Amino acid sequence: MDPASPPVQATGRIVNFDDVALSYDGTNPASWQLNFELAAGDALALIGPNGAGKSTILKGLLGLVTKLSGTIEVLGTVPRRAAAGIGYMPQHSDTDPEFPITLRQVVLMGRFRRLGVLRWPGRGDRAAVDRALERVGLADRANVRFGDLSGGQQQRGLLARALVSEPKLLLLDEPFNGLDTQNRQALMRTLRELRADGIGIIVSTHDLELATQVCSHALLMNREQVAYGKVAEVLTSEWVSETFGESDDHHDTHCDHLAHPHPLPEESLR
Ligand SMILES: Nc1ncnc2c1ncn2[C@@H]1O[C@H](COP(=O)(O)OP(=O)(O)OP(=O)(O)O)[C@@H](O)[C@H]1O
Repeated sequence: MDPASPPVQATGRIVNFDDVALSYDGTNPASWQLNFELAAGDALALIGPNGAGKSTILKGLLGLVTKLSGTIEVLGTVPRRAAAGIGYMPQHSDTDPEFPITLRQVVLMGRFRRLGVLRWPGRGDRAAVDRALERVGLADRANVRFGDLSGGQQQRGLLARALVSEPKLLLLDEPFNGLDTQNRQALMRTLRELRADGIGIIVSTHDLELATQVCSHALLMNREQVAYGKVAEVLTSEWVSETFGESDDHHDTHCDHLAHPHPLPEESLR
């Protein structure tokens, strides 16, 4: 068993990509030869240089780009039908920092798909917001204006928004962007707890620490898939070099976490 796997019985495959190519314009592939799967409670890191196609895979899971070939299955169906079971945290906040909206209201937006446009949020929705804020450690900031929160708190708020619909699959696009050490640690802790609850996670990242500390699997890519498998098997300096094709300096930086992957003891996931 991999060192970061959670103490839950995986309940089966929730994502499957079979020889998939994805496109923005319906003709030219943005990324291709994608073959991977994800089980409940597992976490997959998508790793590659800028423009490698990591965000494109997340958009493929959300049904926002064209599938040129292959098969995508998400939560037992096609991407667009699975949207209600997916929580998505985008790379950049889509909330105007000047807009007078509280953290609580931002998180509540994550319930709109369930609520529809006409229903007023009820007690159940408010309780779900409280649980999501509790989970990311921001319960005491609920009524603060979103724009007045620190960058790290805003990121955690967006994670709460992704979680408030109680998804089975969580998609995170570069969640470490701009985070200090304390917020990074808090985010990694939360993601491990989510895995332990059986939520599947797919995270786009440049950060090998996030991959080795949180994820069970990794997919290395540079437009086309380079390698996919368990973290310990795939995050080798050879595969990372092949993916990034970079200078020795960069290689050393990337491989810091490969030389000392610090796998987490099983009990720390409980
Ligand atoms: N909206 C778009 N329309 C057309 N092409 C796009 C669009 N977004 C991305 N692309 C192209 O698709 C390819 C993959 O981009 P993608 O954003 O998925 O990479 P990424 O690995 O997420 O990069 P980064 O780490 O910089 O976020 C790139 O060639 C990019 O230019």
